[in-house]
Amino acid sequence: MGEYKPPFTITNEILSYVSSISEKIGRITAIRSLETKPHLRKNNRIKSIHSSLKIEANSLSLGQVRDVINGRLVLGEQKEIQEVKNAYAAYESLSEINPYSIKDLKKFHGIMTKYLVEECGEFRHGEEGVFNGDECIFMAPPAQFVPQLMDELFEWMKKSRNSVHPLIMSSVFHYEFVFIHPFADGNGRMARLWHTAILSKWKPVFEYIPIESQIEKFQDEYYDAIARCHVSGESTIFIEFMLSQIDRILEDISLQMNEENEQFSETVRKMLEIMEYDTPYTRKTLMEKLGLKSRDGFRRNYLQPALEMNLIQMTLPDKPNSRNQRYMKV
Ligand SMILES: Nc1ncnc2c1ncn2[C@@H]1O[C@H](COP(=O)(O)OP(=O)(O)OP(=O)(O)O)[C@@H](O)[C@H]1O
Repeated sequence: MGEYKPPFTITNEILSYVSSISEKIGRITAIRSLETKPHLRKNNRIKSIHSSLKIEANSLSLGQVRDVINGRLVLGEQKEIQEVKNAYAAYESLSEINPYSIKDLKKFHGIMTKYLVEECGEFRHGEEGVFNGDECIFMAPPAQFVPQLMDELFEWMKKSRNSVHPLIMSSVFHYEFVFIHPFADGNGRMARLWHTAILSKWKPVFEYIPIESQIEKFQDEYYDAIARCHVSGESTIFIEFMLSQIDRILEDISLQMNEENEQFSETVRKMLEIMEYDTPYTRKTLMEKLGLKSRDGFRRNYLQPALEMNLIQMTLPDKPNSRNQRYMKV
């Protein structure tokens, strides 16, 4: 087997993103907020899953994805519900992934596409393309070449793990992987999961940074960056695109954490302390438990900020003033 080296160029833009991202990661890790805030971690994980599936046309809303994950009954297509369960199972085991192992890649494809794909957990045996409506915009390499192409890609990763920065390696992998399109289905989801897995091995905080949501927000640009790399024959444009998006999301997360640190008032903290997870509370019960008399004060200082920060959610979000309204810790 030859020494395969995926083609890409390290540009000044890439270098400056690597430095900016490393600096932001340092700041986020120093605050340790993500570690101490399970709600933020869980919210971000739910966002990752929701976005990654939305890119593949899963129509469930963020709230429905949250409900499926919390074991609540959701009315929706069985296939879409199963996709959420599978993605959650995969993301929950993220820290166990060895991103340099093809065996693990297949195992996690098995988890990601359980009950949904015939060739679940194995490379495709048929030809695959990427379609925009009826139009085939990309034809993947013939199935007979997939095992060798994947071996070469993983060999390169293993060999370069100490010389290529993980921020660059994860993007190169992502592009090369979608180019090979090794599975009959689930390639996009697996590429994004593996990207996060490679980055998490470098800095564990990446487990809870929803890069997938950023991709979903800029999905056209994501597809465009991949297509432009096919034309240029190397992944440089895709690396630049991914790093710019990671830099942006880290900026947002830093702001979000600073805001939370400032705004996370004593009142909200007290209310969260008396609430159990997965238990619906009426406004009256919460006020009693907190020894409060004023409904307005409770709404202004406790309920509103906690809802805005997504720390609690309504059981009837479409009817905020319903008599049957309950609040649950997220
Ligand atoms: N021009 C392209 N060439 C190769 N891959 C592409 C291209 N545009 C997008 N992709 C990648 O392919 C993924 C979609 O591939 P496809 O429509 O074949 O779905 P899939 O492989 O069945 O799996 P999934 O549904 O999880 O994406 C996108 O999410 C993206 O990662």
